[in-house]
Amino acid sequence: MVRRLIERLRGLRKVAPRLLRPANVNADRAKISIAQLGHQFSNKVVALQDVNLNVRSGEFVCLLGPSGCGKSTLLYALAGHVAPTGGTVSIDGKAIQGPGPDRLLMFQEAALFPWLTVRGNITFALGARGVPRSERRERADTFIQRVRLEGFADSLPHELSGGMKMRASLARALAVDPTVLLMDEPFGALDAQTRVHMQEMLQAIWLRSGKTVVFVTHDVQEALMLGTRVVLMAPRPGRVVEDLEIHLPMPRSLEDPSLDSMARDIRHRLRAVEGSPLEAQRLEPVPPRRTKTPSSLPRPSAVTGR
Ligand SMILES: Nc1ncnc2c1ncn2[C@@H]1O[C@H](COP(=O)(O)OP(=O)(O)OP(=O)(O)O)[C@@H](O)[C@H]1O
Repeated sequence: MVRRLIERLRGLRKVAPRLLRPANVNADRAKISIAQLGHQFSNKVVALQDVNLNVRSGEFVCLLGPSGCGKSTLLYALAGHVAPTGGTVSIDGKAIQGPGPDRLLMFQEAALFPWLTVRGNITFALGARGVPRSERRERADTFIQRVRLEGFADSLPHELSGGMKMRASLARALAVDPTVLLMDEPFGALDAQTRVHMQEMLQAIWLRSGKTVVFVTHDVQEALMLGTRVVLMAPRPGRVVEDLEIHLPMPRSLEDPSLDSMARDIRHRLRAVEGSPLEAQRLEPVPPRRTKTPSSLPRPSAVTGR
């Protein structure tokens, strides 16, 4: 019995490297192409240094790393909210000049207008995107159904739980149909159980939609549950240290022992890069925390992408 268990554990350790393989995406084939990207804030903090990353259309890329490694800065550069001090970010071969309707940024907070119903929040965003009035309601209801909020279309945000608000926010994001969805720890403020439900829902929706997603997280399990790729970052200066493809079929389950084995492997890789066990400990699943949406970002951009 014990021997069988040891053999099984040994087997898992061998599985992990095969499930995680270095990504190699040619810039010519990329939907998103990030080349030699650098960003230094006015206080001289180098948030990003020489970041190179190519993302294919339809990939789900998770940016994973300890606090301060530049995950959010990279995401905001993609959104066009941060103008990098060096390098380029291109989408479909065109350099990003600022926010655009092809990209939509979602935060930890649902950012719904409190005086509008769930449907109202979605139709408002559709109006801001120029969708004809006659089409808005039907399109809103389609996405309300997709996030399983039927029966709550006429509810105001304060009548919804945290998970339901996030589902409404996701429905709004999908309804406006950006080609790239940028998500900054969207489930970070939710309790553990709701978070797992949201991960499962997002995965099911993503599998169906074919959207390109860049998703920031601190949580190794979350990255492995959702990503087709996981990009490991390290701080001081913020940089990419490994870019790995996750070869595990979807839909995935947190119960899958391969996922645990891969999570150990990822933590080991991060420890090796950082040289400090503390940094890897910080990558354990984090308890729910309050939103950290930068106050400098204009809130309507989360709604309209403009
Ligand atoms: N507006 C700013 N002005 C100055 N420094 C900043 C600013 N925003 C971020 N930084 C610094 O840049 C570095 C990268 O920050 P960033 O928020 O991108 O990291 P992160 O990996 O997303 O961290 P966390 O996981 O804690 O959100 C950090 O050292 C941070 O203190």
